Amino acid sequence: MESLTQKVALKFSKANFVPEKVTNRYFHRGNLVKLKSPTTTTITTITTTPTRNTPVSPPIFVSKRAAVPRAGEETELKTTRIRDPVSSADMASKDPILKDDRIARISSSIRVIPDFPKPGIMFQDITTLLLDTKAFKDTIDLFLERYKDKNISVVAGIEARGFIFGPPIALAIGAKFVPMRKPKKLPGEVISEEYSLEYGTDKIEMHVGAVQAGERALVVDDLIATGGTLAAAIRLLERVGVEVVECACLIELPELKGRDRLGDKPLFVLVSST
Ligand SMILES: O=P(O)(O)OC[C@H]1O[C@H](OP(=O)(O)OP(=O)(O)O)[C@H](O)[C@@H]1O
Ligand SMILES: Nc1ncnc2[nH]cnc12
Repeated sequence: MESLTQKVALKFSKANFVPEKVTNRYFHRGNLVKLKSPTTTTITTITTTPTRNTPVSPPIFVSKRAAVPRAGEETELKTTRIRDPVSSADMASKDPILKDDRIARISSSIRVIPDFPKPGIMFQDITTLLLDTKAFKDTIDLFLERYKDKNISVVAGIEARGFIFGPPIALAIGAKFVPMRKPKKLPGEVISEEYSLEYGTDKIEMHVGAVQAGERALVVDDLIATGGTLAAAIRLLERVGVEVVECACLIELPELKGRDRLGDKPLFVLVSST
């Protein structure tokens, strides 16, 4: 564990001025991974959702977890609107910005477990969100509000937790669901896409024939960390001629800059967790 040096930087939350710890470690499929460039930035603003070449509506919400908890403590969440609301009642019923109570509930229903699965990891546990029927429904509804009229025919869900959020979205928008799985899990013929980790590589796979060239896809996962998994999913779909419209995640860990790895592909997230 000593070789995985934990770079710690003090930073101040704009919301509460409580010093927080920032770590350059995260985990990938149960393993600790050390980032090449440690995160030492002082963050005083809330991260936004996509800004580049977004074919659909502009950024909606972000939420920020307030403080890194000590063992056994729950995390507090701060939710911030990043655009001023409009006043008309009609807009209020349509504009999700005015429904940010949903985001606050979603944020606070995600449990953060320190030191799981390894010391130093702040695990974002979405199983507690699934226990809260309103938060779970609100999560799906927010995605549906964004994707229902976007002519998407494929929802590609990434194993494992993209299999929880992807299918209800696919069913509701009338798209097929395509699982993107870890190696050697799919029984039929597959195409694979490898992606690099600091030490070694990883891979995701998709069944040959699951999608056709020219289809429009949404890629869904629970969380983006370094962005390696989503970037590989995008490449896999584009290799067979599918147009990836956007990636959608419940949670982003912005300090890991995974968004940068997606190039110009838009990313939509509900909760930003630091
Ligand atoms: O942005 P990245 O750095 O690529 O990491 C994000 C991926 O990591 C987590 O899954 P994990 O690999 O832990 O597998 P699991 O869902 O089977 O637990 C998460 O659900 C994403 O799929
Ligand atoms: N901190 C985290 N919590 C949950 N899933 C993750 N995948 C990568 N980092 C994660």
